[in-house]
Amino acid sequence: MASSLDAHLRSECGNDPLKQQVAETIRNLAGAAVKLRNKIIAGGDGMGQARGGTNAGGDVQKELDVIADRVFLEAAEASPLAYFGSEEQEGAVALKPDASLAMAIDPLDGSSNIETNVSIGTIFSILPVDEEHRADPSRVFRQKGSRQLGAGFFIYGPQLLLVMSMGNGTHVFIFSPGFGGFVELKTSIAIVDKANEFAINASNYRHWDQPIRSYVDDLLAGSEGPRERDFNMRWVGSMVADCYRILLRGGIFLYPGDGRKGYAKGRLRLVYEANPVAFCIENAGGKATDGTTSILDIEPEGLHDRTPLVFGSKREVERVARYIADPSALAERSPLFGKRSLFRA
Ligand SMILES: O=P(O)(O)OC[C@H]1O[C@](O)(COP(=O)(O)O)[C@@H](O)[C@@H]1O
Ligand SMILES: [Mg+2]
Ligand SMILES: [Mg+2]
Repeated sequence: MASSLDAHLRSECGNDPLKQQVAETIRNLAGAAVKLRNKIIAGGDGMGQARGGTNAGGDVQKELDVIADRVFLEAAEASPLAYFGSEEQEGAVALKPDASLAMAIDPLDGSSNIETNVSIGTIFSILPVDEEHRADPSRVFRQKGSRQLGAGFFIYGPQLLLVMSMGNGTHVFIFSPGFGGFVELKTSIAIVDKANEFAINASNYRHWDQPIRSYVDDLLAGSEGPRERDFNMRWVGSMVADCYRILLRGGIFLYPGDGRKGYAKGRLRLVYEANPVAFCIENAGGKATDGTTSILDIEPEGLHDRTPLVFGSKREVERVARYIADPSALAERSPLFGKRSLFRA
């Protein structure tokens, strides 16, 4: 019998009291995810419908965004958390004043997919709360992603999965209705280094900067281009699902900044989307950047900051950085390809 989430969390914590609090929070989140999954399965026509409002990032709020926010806020209230920062709420919510942890959350990732019955998810990031944060709570969610104590995401798909890391490998758990909880599916995932698939919303091609266009052009040229091999493309529209696929079989995900109004830093949010995904990816041996800088090294200015995001197989993510950092090499690129080793597969 595979080991349970509970047993895994106990083994990760040892006698470390802070880790035990992180584990308790993850346990509560897992309970909330099962609750939300049951609501999703029960359905009802209204879940994908707009509620007539927008969230702090300006996205139209769907019914299920708000239900998910409520379900996870309840779980947060039962956890050792001092603050709760959500995509669906303007400011951080103060919880237990003396608690040592804070959590940032995207309660429902992939909102545009709700009514189409495509996988959606919940993404969470658990951070420490120090004395400096109690003195100035506005700084709680301005901590770098490298300070995360635990992070992960749930996928509500054909299976209910939890992908999570407490800094010691990235592990996957599946909800087993028979067992009545989550059991281990994969332990210490290692992302393969060679990418064969890429994920990007190519409808934005005309809005991208030249380095991103050139990178994607070279992927599309396949065996007839400088990479001298073919690549497959996937874009689910729910980052959690794209991320899980990359954890399993490698590849690269890009949501770069682009020329559309409000998209200079892309669409994804640093604190509750990019940071937790980067934490899981890097703990699985992959890499996550904003194109050049490690996501986990970026100091957020606020809870809802956006960031360009590139993550996946390490070598491929590093290759994107070379396209961005060396535009002169791009200008010199031979139309016959292959003259510059920089861009070869
Ligand atoms: O519709 P686009 O521009 O392709 O964006 C899709 C991306 O936006 C997201 O849906 C953003 O998350 P939310 O649904 O939480 O706003 C990602 O899951 C996904 O990768
Ligand atoms: Mg999201
Ligand atoms: Mg969301």
